[in-house]
Amino acid sequence: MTQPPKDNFVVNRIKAFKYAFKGAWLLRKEASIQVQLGCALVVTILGFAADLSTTEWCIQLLAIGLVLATEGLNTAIERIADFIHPEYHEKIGIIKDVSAGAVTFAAVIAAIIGFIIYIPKLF
Ligand SMILES: Nc1ncnc2c1ncn2[C@@H]1O[C@H](COP(=O)(O)OP(=O)(O)OP(=O)(O)O)[C@@H](O)[C@H]1O
Repeated sequence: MTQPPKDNFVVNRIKAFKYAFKGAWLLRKEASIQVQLGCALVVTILGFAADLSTTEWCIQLLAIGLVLATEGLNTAIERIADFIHPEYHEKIGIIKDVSAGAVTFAAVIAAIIGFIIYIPKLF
């Protein structure tokens, strides 16, 4: 299959941004992303209530970004797996489990960051 002619560098970068934002917009419909966005909203409200420092805000935002990014990549991997092999297959199961495991790493680290920031503020 022949590829369409390439646009110049700037046009390509603008198009890449457009596709990336379209992807981020599509992710809003994913149940797992909606849950993570809900958690992000809750900790953002908590952040205002606890009057976080600039550094604490930056770390909290990094944790939120890490979880959303890994959740987004996990969704993409699940979609690829379903596309290339819609039927049950042990290896597809392992691929999906490993991908979900990456989200678990990010979520556990984010939870630990949350404890480190908020527990001292409670006492
Ligand atoms: N085609 C398959 N073959 C084998 N096991 C599968 C297959 N599809 C899903 N699984 C198993 O079911 C688990 C859940 O898969 P699924 O695609 O429903 O992910 P999910 O995390 O529930 O997705 P979502 O984010 O859409 O809720 C996988 O981690 C895997 O163990």
